[in-house]
Amino acid sequence: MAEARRDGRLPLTLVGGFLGAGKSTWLRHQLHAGRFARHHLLVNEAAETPVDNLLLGGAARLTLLAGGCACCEGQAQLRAALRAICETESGPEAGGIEGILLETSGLADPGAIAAMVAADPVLVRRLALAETLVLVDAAHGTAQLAAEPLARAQIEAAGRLVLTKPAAAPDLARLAATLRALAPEAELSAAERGVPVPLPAGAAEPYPLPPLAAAAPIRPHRLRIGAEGGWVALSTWLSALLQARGEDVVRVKGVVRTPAGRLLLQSVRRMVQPPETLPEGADLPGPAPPPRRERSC
Ligand SMILES: Nc1nc2c(ncn2[C@@H]2O[C@H](COP(=O)(O)OP(=O)(O)OP(=O)(O)O)[C@@H](O)[C@H]2O)c(=O)[nH]1
Repeated sequence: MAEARRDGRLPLTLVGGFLGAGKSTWLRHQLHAGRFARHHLLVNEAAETPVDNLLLGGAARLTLLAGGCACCEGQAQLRAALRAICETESGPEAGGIEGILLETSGLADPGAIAAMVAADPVLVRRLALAETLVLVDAAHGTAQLAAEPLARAQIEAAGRLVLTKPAAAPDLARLAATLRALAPEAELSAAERGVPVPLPAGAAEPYPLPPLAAAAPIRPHRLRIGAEGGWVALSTWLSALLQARGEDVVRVKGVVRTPAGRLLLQSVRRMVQPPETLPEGADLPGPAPPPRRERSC
């Protein structure tokens, strides 16, 4: 875990991983366990309607960077946020935090973010990269590694890899061996919703990975749900959509108001999470967004 540096620079921890890998879930567990309690959390979501901020209520200081991936089009916003935190930390309020933790969007290459910090004349003097942690969804990781250049870039940038959803892996030992082959220097472990679990013992054959071709861009879309359709209609439509086009719908994440309260809806490919009731009172996600334009990293 990140520790304050003797050279006076603030430790910066990057938490990355593909869409739906389990970054927020892992982080929620860490906060619940009292880790990163004195960190400033930066949460980046490529989508314009943020949700992760609702899940990370345990953070003492949280800044949301929504509507652009921080490794590319949202980089200026990230740079400004990091500089602002560094500015605060060099003024009269210095010492308020022990470090900064950035949860990247699932479309981000943490290597590009680390390179941005290293190349920035201000940030490089104020921040020290403490760790690049990349979460890998054990249920979908093998398919992502075969098809997505970004998934491989994320793993190659990692100093530490955590396999999430280990029970859902088709063959956890082979996926672990594949990660070790791709990132031999990275520490590798597994966790179920943030709780460490052992990796299978013994050697396994890495999956053969095909040469990468350019992947189809992944684009966020916002779905506006009117009150008239109702919760039952929405869940029926979503189930049918994922059944029919689950390979094309990489990730669904959103909040809907239902007679049972505010529900967080989530799916990763065809894996649908039972809805989670969100406490009332917390801010609803984001203001109405500006007109949307398509994007990808
Ligand atoms: N069984 C299981 N499910 C998990 C685990 N980690 C995350 N999930 C589920 O996977 C889905 C995605 O988890 P998130 O933590 O939101 O993933 P994320 O990486 O923050 O997602 P994005 O920010 O959209 O990229 C949710 O439905 C989680 O409940 C895990 O270790 N085990």
